[in-house]
Amino acid sequence: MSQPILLVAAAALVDTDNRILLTRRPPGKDMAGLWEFPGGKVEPGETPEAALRRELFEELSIDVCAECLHPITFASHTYEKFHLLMPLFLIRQWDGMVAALEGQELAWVRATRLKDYPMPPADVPLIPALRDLLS
Ligand SMILES: Nc1nc2c([nH]c(=O)n2[C@@H]2O[C@H](COP(=O)(O)OP(=O)(O)OP(=O)(O)O)[C@@H](O)[C@H]2O)c(=O)[nH]1
Repeated sequence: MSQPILLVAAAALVDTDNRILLTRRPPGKDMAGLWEFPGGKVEPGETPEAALRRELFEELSIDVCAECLHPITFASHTYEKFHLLMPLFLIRQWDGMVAALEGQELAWVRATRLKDYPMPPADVPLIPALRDLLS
């Protein structure tokens, strides 16, 4: 059986101390309690870049310039109901202060500590790439 492809754009936001921002999936959602990269679904007619900039503004109150998104890797993972295709963009520059506008828990995590934060299965293969890039 083949599932529909779900396109989600995600960010590795990295601060000046080389820490990556993770957000925690809230109670009541699928995979509640797991830590993930901020981002969300790409809407019809949207590019992944535009979707990510929109989501980061809606979820975290930050403005990211178009040139500040650097694609680094992607997740491709079959879940029960869909196949997730998720480009991951490295972002080191943004305007505004990161704020949890949706009440989500946030954590700034060094690449070497990502393994201590339970993540969705799609995200686990992305960790070595981030470790290579950032540690
Ligand atoms: N943003 C984000 N989503 C991820 C990651 N890993 C991963 O498997 N996903 C999955 O990608 C899908 C898209 O998530 P989303 O944030 O737009 O949507 P959601 O499930 O919160 O539901 P919503 O429709 O209520 O916003 C979810 O099924 C989510 O579990 C990740 O690192 N970041």
